[in-house]
Amino acid sequence: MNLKQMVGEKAAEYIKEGMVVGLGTGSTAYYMVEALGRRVNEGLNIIGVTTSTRTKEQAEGLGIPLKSVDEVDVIDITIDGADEISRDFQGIKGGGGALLFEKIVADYSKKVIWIVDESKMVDELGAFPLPIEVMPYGSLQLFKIFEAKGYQPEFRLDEAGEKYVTDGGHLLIDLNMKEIKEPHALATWLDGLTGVVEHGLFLDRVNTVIVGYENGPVVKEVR
Ligand SMILES: O=C[C@H](O)[C@H](O)[C@H](O)COP(=O)(O)O
Repeated sequence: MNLKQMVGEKAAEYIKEGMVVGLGTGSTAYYMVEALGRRVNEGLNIIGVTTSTRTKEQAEGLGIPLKSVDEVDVIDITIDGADEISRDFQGIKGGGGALLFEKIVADYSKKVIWIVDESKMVDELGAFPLPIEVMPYGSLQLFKIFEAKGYQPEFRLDEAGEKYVTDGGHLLIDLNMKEIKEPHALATWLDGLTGVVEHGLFLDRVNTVIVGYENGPVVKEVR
């Protein structure tokens, strides 16, 4: 079994009868959704809240009942992947382009679980390019601001070589920062830039991290 499948299936065990469940996006969350689909077909009653068109299509295909984030009172648990997790359990997400909906769903969740293989655990954030979701209008001005800061920005492109458009209708600029020494200060600065819709720094947001190692999953309770 590959490590992503291992943690995806482990995380699905946290889902209990009657829960509203946030369903993350990406190649690791994929396995959690598959495992959940099997349990639903065996009779488990849950409601899923998806974080992307991709996950919505997968969940619908598996027969998982879905509602939008605005149709539920609260989400009991959200299970999602991550691109990098630092020693102090801060994260970068959005490698798959779903950061905005993922952050919205996480913010209305009582408990957030991240599932990763061991390669995602790092000393400090920043080797993975930090995704910034921006309004198309004014995006070149933001690009120039990032360039002037030395953050080596790149517009995310799709398979056709066109600028990648998110589920929310925005563009993505990836910042190649190499290292992020002060993630909270960076997040505050990004939050204040007009035209930035969201960024991939997920700080102080995760409750439990499940890391896949060759000899088994390790559960880390964070907060
Ligand atoms: O936008 C995508 C999400 O933030 C994913 O959770 C993240 O990119 C990790 O994806 P994967 O499990 O495919 O590495």
